[in-house]
Amino acid sequence: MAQMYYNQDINEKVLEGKKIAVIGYGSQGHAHALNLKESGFDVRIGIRPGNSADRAKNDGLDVKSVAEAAQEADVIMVLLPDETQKAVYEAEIAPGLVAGNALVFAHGFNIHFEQIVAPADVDVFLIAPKGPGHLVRRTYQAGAGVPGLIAVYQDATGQAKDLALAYSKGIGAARAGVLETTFKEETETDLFGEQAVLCGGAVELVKAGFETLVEAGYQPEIAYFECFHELKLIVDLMYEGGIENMNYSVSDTAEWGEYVSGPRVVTAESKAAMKDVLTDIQNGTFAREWIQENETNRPQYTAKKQAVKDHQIEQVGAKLREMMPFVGQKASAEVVGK
Ligand SMILES: NC(=O)C1=CN([C@@H]2O[C@H](COP(=O)(O)OP(=O)(O)OC[C@H]3O[C@@H](n4cnc5c(N)ncnc54)[C@H](OP(=O)(O)O)[C@@H]3O)[C@@H](O)[C@H]2O)C=CC1
Ligand SMILES: CC[C@](O)(C(C)=O)C(=O)O
Ligand SMILES: [Mg+2]
Ligand SMILES: [Mg+2]
Repeated sequence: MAQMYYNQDINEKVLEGKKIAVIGYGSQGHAHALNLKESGFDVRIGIRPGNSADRAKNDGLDVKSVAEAAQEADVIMVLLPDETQKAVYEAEIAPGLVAGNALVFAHGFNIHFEQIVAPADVDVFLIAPKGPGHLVRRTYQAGAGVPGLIAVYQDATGQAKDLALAYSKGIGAARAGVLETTFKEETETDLFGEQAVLCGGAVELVKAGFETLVEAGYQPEIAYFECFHELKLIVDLMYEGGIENMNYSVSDTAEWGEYVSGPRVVTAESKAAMKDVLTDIQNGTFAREWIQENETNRPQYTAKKQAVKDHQIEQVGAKLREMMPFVGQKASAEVVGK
């Protein structure tokens, strides 16, 4: 088994007294900044004027321009969207870097795909929470945490790994478990997971199930409860105790259906498609196309986002959720602009 690091294995003193700049105050930024501050670290936010800056001020944080925060900090955590990091780094972060600083990421995209090349005399490492930022915050507040990965790309000071571990403890990741990886492994597995399983795979599975029932004449509300709402409840059981735990709670009829029909839906062809997705990530095709999509003002991204918004499952779901206020908090209400 891989070596896991937990709170008791980590000495956070190496990060004490260091000035940390969290650049960006979105999904990950707000969680890192608030968790680090509540863990006793010295945090400032680097952000452009706007909604995020206003939220950070309202949350009681020390808010500065990106250039100012990056310049005064020892540890600079870049929590901007991946597609804007290169431009902001070159214009506002790089000019303030000095030998011995740490340039830090939550995802390896820009370093691994060589969009950002840091000076040799700074540490470059990552702390990648394996969960959405809003859950990094909520679980920390609940006394728990979201697991994380650390990786060191450049160790100019000889302290990079210890700093990464201390930071991971500060955001609560080491309450759940932290393991060491490389920028290559983090970048490729993270992109694969979100595309094939967590976001791409799950959304397409849910939409296809919903559409199949509705096209067969069943009520959309029933299709929503069956293929969308209940998915969380089923996945919660898997999360809590594995597939066996979920199967213990569902009927034997459901479990038998899982064995005979699951492989009819997610087939050898689906797995071959997953391998194609992984190849495109590994050989840089996905990164190249995403960078190009941004350079041309996101035409496909915008059209596809609208298509999801217009899908019947979103309309039906919104109405049903209005009647279930207990369902939970909305990440988009916690951090506007996502
Ligand atoms: N979302 C997640 O849960 C996860 C994200 N990551 C990684 O974390 C990083 C951040 O992603 P995420 O939290 O999703 O990002 P978000 O889109 O949620 O937030 C981005 C933040 O950057 C600010 N910003 C955008 N452009 C600029 C700019 N030009 N100058 C200054 N500030 C700017 C935004 O402010 P404004 O309001 O002004 O637009 C916002 O505060 C990425 O590397 C991502 O891959 C890793 C693990 C999980
Ligand atoms: C699953 C999507 C993710 O990789 C994450 C929350 O971990 C992301 O990039 O947001
Ligand atoms: Mg991820
Ligand atoms: Mg990701």
